Order: sequence, then C-alpha cells, then structure tokens
Amino acid sequence: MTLIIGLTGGIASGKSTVSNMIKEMDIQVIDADIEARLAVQKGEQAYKKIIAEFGEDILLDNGEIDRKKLGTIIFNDENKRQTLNRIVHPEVRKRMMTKIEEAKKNQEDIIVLDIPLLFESKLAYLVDKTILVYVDQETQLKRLMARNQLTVEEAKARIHSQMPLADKIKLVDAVIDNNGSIDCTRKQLLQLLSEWGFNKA
Ligand SMILES: CC(C)(COP(=O)(O)OP(=O)(O)OC[C@H]1O[C@@H](n2cnc3c(N)ncnc32)[C@H](O)[C@@H]1O)[C@@H](O)C(=O)NCCC(=O)NCCS
Ligand SMILES: Nc1ncnc2c1ncn2[C@@H]1O[C@H](COP(=O)(O)OP(=O)(O)OP(=O)(O)O)[C@@H](O)[C@H]1O
Repeated sequence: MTLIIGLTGGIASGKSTVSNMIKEMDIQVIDADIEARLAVQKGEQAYKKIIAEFGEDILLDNGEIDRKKLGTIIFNDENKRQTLNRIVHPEVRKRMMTKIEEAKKNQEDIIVLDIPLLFESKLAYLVDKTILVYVDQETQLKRLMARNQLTVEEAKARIHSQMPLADKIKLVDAVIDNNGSIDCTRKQLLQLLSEWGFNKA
C-alpha cells in the first residue's frame, strides 16, 4: 500500500521548502505547480485554449506563455482566474493521476502530492493524509513580496485568491508551522513522518 500525503498551504507559505526536504529523503514528490507548467507548454491543448481565451497578447516573443502577464490578469479578476482554472486544472489532475498510478505500480511506501489548491480544487480525495504548511499573515505577505518582487497590493491580491490558511488549518490532519527557522520546520517534518510510521528519514 502506498501512503499518499497531500502537502498544501498558501502562496509562499513554504510548501516548496518542505517538499525539497522531503525529496532529500528520497521520497517522491508530485508537484502540481510543475505539472501545471508542463500542461501549458507550447503545443499542448491547454496552451491553445489559453490563447483562444486570453489572446496572443499573452505570449512572449518566443511563443511561450508570459506567466508574469497572465498572473497579473488572473490574480486581479476572479472570472478570468476561474476561466484559467477550468482550462488548466483538469490537465493537472490527469497528469498527477498518471504519476500516482505509476508510484502505486512501483509499490512506493509513501509519496507526497504538493498541491497549493488541494481544498479549493477539491482534490483531497486523492490523498490519505494532509499536511498544511502554515505561516501567519504577516510572514506570508513579507515572504511573498520579497520572493516575487511584488507591492503590498499585488501580494495581497494573490493571497486573497486562495482559501485563508485559517480555514485550511481546520481541514488537515497535521500542521507544520513555518514561521520560524528552516531547522525548526525540518524537525517538525521529521517528527510527523516518524509518527506516521516512516522512519527512513
Ligand atoms: C497564473 C500563473 C501563469 C502564474 O505563474 P507563476 O510562474 O508566476 O507562478 P506559479 O505557477 O509558480 O504559482 C505560484 C503560486 O501561485 C498560486 N496560484 C497559482 N495559480 C493559482 C490560481 N489559479 N488560484 C490561486 N492561486 C494560484 C499557488 O500558490 C502557486 O504555488 C500560473 O500560476 C498558472 O498558470 N496558474 C493556473 C494553474 C494553477 O492553478 N496552478 C496552481 C496549482 S494547480
Ligand atoms: N522558515 C523560513 N524562513 C525564512 N524564509 C523562508 C522559510 N520558509 C520559506 N522561506 C522563503 O519564503 C519564500 C516562500 O517559500 P516557498 O517558495 O517554499 O513557498 P511555497 O509555498 O512553495 O510558494 P508557492 O505557493 O508560491 O509555490 C521563499 O523565498 C523561501 O525561501
């Protein structure tokens, strides 16, 4: 039996930071953000649909999607965000399901799905256990602004396009508090995996 863990959080709450620690333990991580990038590469169905909906203005000179431009549009317009979600999410789900099936066939003990929108997109049925990477609002805002070079308004628009962490916290099996140091986060992760019977770490 493969234990499937869903790792979620909010934008810039530290999911990639935690999932990198998990990868270092030789546990397979399936990352929804990566699958979403692959799904909109030049020539893919979703790429064509995005151009049909958002126009060729959304492209860079090399024909790839201008992610910065598309981000600015969809994080400031709920209808357009939903349009993009309707195009991209089914493709992401398909890609993740294929990888889950492969992992099961390979009899992996444990795999982790890193899905920012695990609850918003109603994907929790895919996983056995859920972990929330939690930060307080101030830390989230500060880290997001620093990482993506955003103004307060731009960062808040992104945060508000997701379910608040205060609501997600009620839905998960475990919480990793990522307000403190990286070392403190790593300790919580190790403790949790060992509680769930995974001691290879
Ligand atoms: C809007 C896009 C072009 C911005 O690209 P960019 O490279 O700047 O950001 P990246 O893809 O790395 O996403 C960063 C974070 O933004 C948040 N986010 C991304 N898309 C969404 C969305 N539709 N709704 C809410 N939050 C989102 C997530 O927390 C994600 O981890 C891109 O995120 C996208 O295509 N989004 C639609 C697909 C999607 O929902 N992806 C999220 C996981 S399936
Ligand atoms: N404990 C920590 N202390 C200091 N900085 C941190 C900590 N954890 C993460 N960061 C920084 O905060 C930013 C957001 O972290 P990370 O990229 O892991 O978040 P994420 O949840 O994967 O984001 P996204 O949803 O946008 O993909 C990064 O710049 C990261 O280096």
